[in-house]
Amino acid sequence: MTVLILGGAGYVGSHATDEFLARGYDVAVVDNLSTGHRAAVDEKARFYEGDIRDKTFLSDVFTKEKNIEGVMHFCAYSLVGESMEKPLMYFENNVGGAITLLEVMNDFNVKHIVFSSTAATFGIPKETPITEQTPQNPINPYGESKLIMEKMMKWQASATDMTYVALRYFNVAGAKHDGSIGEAHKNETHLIPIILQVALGQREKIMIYGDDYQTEDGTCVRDYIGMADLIDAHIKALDYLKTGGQSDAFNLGTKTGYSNLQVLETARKVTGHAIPSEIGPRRAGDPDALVADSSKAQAILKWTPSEKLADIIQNAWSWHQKHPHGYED
Ligand SMILES: NC(=O)c1ccc[n+]([C@@H]2O[C@H](COP(=O)([O-])OP(=O)(O)OC[C@H]3O[C@@H](n4cnc5c(N)ncnc54)[C@H](O)[C@@H]3O)[C@@H](O)[C@H]2O)c1
Ligand SMILES: O=c1ccn([C@@H]2O[C@H](COP(=O)(O)OP(=O)(O)O[C@H]3O[C@H](CO)[C@@H](O)[C@H](O)[C@H]3O)[C@@H](O)[C@H]2O)c(=O)[nH]1
Repeated sequence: MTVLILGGAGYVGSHATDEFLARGYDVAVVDNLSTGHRAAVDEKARFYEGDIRDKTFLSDVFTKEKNIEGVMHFCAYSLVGESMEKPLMYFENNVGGAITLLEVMNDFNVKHIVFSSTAATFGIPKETPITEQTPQNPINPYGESKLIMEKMMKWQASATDMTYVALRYFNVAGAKHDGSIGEAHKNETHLIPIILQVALGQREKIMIYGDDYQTEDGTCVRDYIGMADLIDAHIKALDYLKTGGQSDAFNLGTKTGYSNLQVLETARKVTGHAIPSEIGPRRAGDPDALVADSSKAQAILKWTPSEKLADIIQNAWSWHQKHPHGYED
């Protein structure tokens, strides 16, 4: 049986492809390479270049891949700041892509989907740590697009025998332990890779966006989840659906928040570099603190995260040192 990985050339999708293959699954990947890299996809996976919004293309993939037992859906635009400037682009790709995908899954009678949702669906949370009962009120178009996707999955699951798991990742970071694949966004905006680019001498300094948030040191607090832990949750989620688990959503994090300054300090220790920094203005759309309570994933999916922030940064650092120009090397 085959796992179809949509967005498998991207940061998270390429690690999922690698790990599903390592665990003996047959894997096919679809990606339009808008933000992904062909070189990030393991050669053992069959690769289809194209856009999931293109129903003819996607139906063709489902026709060729006759034995799809589950879909892992990573395709999306996913930058909070960009979504504030280009909201329609986000709804068009994220929501539009999901509609086409659900239609094609229905046409081909494919029953299970695990998809990437996000902490950004919660907006400014009413409580911390955030549980699955915490109300979802996104404060940026990216989070809103993912909440719409969650709701579409729910209605589609209630109307058909399709089942889904929505995994709401908190901040993903790190790389495969051996540094062979990792994070290489074309215009990097994420905190940890930018900090490491400073350590590599590719940037002069890291600008920390705002120090007047309602947190201990005034900088935003995030909950960092390591790549190996994240992918393990996806494999467990697919197993859960395959063995009859009901559609559901799970928060994925470590229940530990780190401020932007604490992340910077940890990176200084891991890399041994001074990493110059400066405090700048706030970035639009950033909540003060996002920390996950993942007890539900631990209880139902039997998922327990083990990677600590220093390990996560160490893995990312190995990747960045080996591939200072990402997949261009
Ligand atoms: N990285 C994080 O911290 C984080 C946190 C929460 C949720 N997520 C979600 O996880 C998923 C993966 O994130 P990532 O960091 O790997 O992003 P990414 O941009 O590296 O990966 C997304 C992949 O999907 C592809 N893609 C996008 N739209 C497509 C389309 N219409 N058709 C075909 N391919 C398409 C891109 O080319 C890319 O390879 C996204 O859905 C994102 O919203 C990421
Ligand atoms: O140069 C930089 C880049 C980021 N930050 C700050 O670092 C924190 C983390 O930002 P970033 O790494 O860009 O991640 P988020 O904006 O928190 O979003 C990530 O994490 C979300 C879940 O919390 C996911 O939904 C998104 O897809 C993913 O990009 C925020 O306070 C940013 O303002 C800086 O201070 N300077």
